[in-house]
Amino acid sequence: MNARVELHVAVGVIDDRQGNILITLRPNHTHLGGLWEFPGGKLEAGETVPQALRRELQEEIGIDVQAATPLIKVRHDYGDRRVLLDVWRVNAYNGVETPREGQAMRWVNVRQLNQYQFPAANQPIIKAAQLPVYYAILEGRHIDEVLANCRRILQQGIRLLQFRVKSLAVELLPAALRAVQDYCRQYQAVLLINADLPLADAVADGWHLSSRALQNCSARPSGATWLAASCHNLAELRQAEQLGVDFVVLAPVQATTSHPGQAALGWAEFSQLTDQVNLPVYALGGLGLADLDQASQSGAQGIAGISAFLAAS
Ligand SMILES: Nc1nc2c([nH]c(=O)n2[C@@H]2O[C@H](COP(=O)(O)OP(=O)(O)OP(=O)(O)O)[C@@H](O)[C@H]2O)c(=O)[nH]1
Ligand SMILES: [Mg+2]
Repeated sequence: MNARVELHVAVGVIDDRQGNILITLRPNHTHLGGLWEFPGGKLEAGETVPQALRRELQEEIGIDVQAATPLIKVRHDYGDRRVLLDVWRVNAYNGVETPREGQAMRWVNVRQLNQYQFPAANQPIIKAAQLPVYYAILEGRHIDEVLANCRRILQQGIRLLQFRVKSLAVELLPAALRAVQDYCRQYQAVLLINADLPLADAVADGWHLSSRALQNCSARPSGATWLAASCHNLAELRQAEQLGVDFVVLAPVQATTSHPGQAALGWAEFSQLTDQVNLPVYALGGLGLADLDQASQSGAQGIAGISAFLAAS
């Protein structure tokens, strides 16, 4: 096989809406045999990705895909072949999943996917499968405002937050963090702490690096379950990828009042940048919940925002 030709592969992350994902075992005689995978296969000539996905999932597990949305694209060079994994989340299907090629098949809780051995290219796919579509950045000028914002975010069903609160007085930070962590625990939400805040000793679900912190970071900090970073251009995206960051936000997609000096990327540029890294990327800057479809079609994991999730409910 010509190693220079990139194989375009349609891959399905099928979930049962209760937090479980369908995985199958690659037969021993195949490329990467003996490893677990998400069902899918190579595009045939003239096929679109949704067409290939539908055909492959019919052939391999006997289901008829009714609705799917783009999740992430991953490029990987295995040495003997290069692949472009075009991964879609399957939101609805007909039929009963049946391993049609004699392969082992399992429903696995999304948080336990890390316990299975997947091909090297699959790490970003697993992250993308575990991450939600919204990432809320928590701000507030005083504790009451921070907590009110936090409640509003959680009550809307958002389960991934960043404790950023740069406008709060430094001495109030530990108390604000404790209160926010209590709320997040009640709602089983994941809370990352912005690493610029003087809270280095805090116990956190993860850390979020500002673009400056990202530049100054030479190795992934140990012990962080989730590590995220803020990016504005390709160099920063590449740095995040190299550092082993789990996901990033890329901004500003639209012009914002909070960062008036920064030129907006627009969706075309956002998409073109996102396409060049194997990372889940949240779109940030001047966006609202209703932009999710556009974001998803532009290669995003979803939408991040400060005020996006604070609209009156
Ligand atoms: N389906 C699938 N393929 C993956 C994943 N991860 C990964 O690296 N690949 C690679 O993508 C390539 C194509 O996938 P495939 O072998 O399923 O293709 P296919 O169903 O058309 O198989 P066939 O050649 O037997 O007809 C393989 O080199 C495979 O190793 C994954 O999670 N799912
Ligand atoms: Mg296959």
